[in-house]
Amino acid sequence: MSTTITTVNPYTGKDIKTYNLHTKEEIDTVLKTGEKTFKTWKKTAIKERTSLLKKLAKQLEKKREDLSALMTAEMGKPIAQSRAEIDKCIWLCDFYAKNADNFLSDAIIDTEAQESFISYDPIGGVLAVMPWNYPFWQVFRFAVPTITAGNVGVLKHAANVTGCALAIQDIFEAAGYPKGCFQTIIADHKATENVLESNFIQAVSVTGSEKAGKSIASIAGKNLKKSVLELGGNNACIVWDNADLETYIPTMVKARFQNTGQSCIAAKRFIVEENIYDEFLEKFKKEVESLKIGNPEEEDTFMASMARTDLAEELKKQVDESVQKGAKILMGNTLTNANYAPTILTNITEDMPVFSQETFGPVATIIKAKNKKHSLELAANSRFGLGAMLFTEDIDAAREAIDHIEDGAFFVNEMVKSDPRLPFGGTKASGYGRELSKEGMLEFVNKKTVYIK
Ligand SMILES: O=CCCC(=O)O
Repeated sequence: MSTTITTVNPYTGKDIKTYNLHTKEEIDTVLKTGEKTFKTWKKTAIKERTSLLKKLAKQLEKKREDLSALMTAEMGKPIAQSRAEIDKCIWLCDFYAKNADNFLSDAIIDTEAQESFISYDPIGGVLAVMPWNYPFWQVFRFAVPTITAGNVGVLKHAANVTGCALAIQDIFEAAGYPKGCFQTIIADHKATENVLESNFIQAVSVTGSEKAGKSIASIAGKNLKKSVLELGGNNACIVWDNADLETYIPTMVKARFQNTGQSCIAAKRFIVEENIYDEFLEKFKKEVESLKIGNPEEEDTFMASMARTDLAEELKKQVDESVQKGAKILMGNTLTNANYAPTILTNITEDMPVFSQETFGPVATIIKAKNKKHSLELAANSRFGLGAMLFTEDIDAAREAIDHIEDGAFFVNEMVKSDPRLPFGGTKASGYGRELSKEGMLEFVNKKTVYIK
């Protein structure tokens, strides 16, 4: 088995850098350092923890260009979107710097006791297993609330963004966090499993595939450790006949194609009422054709290569199998190395892979719904439950649809997006638990009941 990882620029196909996997001794040192740091960090005043968040934001600001370029090189994200990702991390730091004190304050509960309240205590080491598609954002949204709550974090990142993983540890240290508050391990599956089983690690946060989530959650469960899972999605984008297409088609296209379609919360199934289907298709295709595709280092590139050639091949396979079952290609489905062309598919039926499975790349499936009721039924016909969006000018009817949505999020006239102020997470095969907001911050704390008679 290889003991090194070589990162590769997916756009150029050139190797970037080779890293050694951490040895068992190095990982033991990480665990010991984390354990030692936790003893003092958990007692550090919340004001000090939030002031470090401000310094963390400053570090991100200072290194914005280098970090964005690193992300673009390692996983092919268009540079403007890489910068936006760093900016979102800064927003996250600011949000918790302002609100963490309040979120973590004791919650008084009236009982017959002299005093009764909930105290939110840190639990110790929390492992994060993170994916490559938002290499900074997904790690920050785990680390910032979790560490600010008094825990310490250990990151096992996706191999293809190892440079980003190490850069994040450097940023925490440069901001002045005690060594051991945030550490990165470069590890394979077995070593990661051993970390999760160690006494020091109390819980795990996973963002990734359903397969990864199941495997890690079962190890956590066997060891009685909590897990939060943010897994795949197959979000419906419902378009009713009273939608304002002129205004919202660009939002819908962005919802599918930004980050080259590699997002769990991307709009994947466009479910359109049949009386506006042709008009929708024409406008949607025109907008997709206007996207600037090419070199991710160029300022105005909107879509570039996918993050790895094998992922692009896997996506093409899902499309080809769907075509065999009768799907029609309106545009795209061509592949050169990791470059997969933006693809629009019609004539979709529910037995096709592009309807029933997550398509993690630039493929939009356009599905005809007989009416509004049928559109909601089609949207709910998914094993996944990360989010759904509805475009309509009838807001009262949209409110009535809320109860029909079984997902973790429902956005009306907006793409599903994560926001530090709002809880983020899914239902069904999309996982459980929440990130972000107060809800996310309280996932990895001991909600201790205190009762003084
Ligand atoms: O890939 C899933 C999450 C992306 C996001 O938080 O915007």
